[in-house]
Amino acid sequence: MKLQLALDLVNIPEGIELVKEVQEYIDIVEIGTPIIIDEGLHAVKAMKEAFPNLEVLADLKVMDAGGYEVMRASEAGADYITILGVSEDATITGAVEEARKRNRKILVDMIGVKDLETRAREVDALGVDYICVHTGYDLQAAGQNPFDDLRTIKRVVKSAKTAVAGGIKLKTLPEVVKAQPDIVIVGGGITGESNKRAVAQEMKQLIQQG
Ligand SMILES: O=C(CO)[C@H](O)[C@H](O)COP(=O)(O)O
Repeated sequence: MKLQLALDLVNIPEGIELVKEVQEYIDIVEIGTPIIIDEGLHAVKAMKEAFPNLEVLADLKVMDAGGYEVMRASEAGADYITILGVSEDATITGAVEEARKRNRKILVDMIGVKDLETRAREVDALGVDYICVHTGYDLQAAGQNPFDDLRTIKRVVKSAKTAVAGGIKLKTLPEVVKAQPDIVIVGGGITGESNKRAVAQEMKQLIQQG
């Protein structure tokens, strides 16, 4: 099980400083959608150059032109690129084909998918690397979490690995770990804490004990 740190509300220098604090305890750095909107794929390149030993995920949330977007993110150094599960099968297939050529991984974000079981089975059959359940900020604000959805995909997905995101904190991590996803994605649960290093260390321990 890998721990992915999601960076969303920082600029590139702030992101690099933050990763310096926790780098021993994380496996993947996510360049979040808000950073890519502000700074472009340059942020992916800068993070990969600063931390060549960490994997980098570009949270592009691609919805169209999957092959092209994956090509651009791969050129910037992304190891993982996110595609939306609600996009067309052709978009996901294009992304998967491009990722295969470049030895990158596709993580499909199921945010906004209404029939999770059906779409998870379909997306799994398209040969994606990861299927991720994700409660976005707007539904977190309404009190929702991704834990039931994680159990659903663990039950129906046969080939892809699984990931989970959306408001995960140190207190709720044990419930997530129990479901055994392949990647646990944590943003505010680390970046919003005053002692980020200590929280990341404890999270890593919980994951390793898993
Ligand atoms: O992709 C995102 C928002 O769309 C976030 O990166 C993801 O939800 C993780 O952050 P947090 O743990 O703060 O919810």
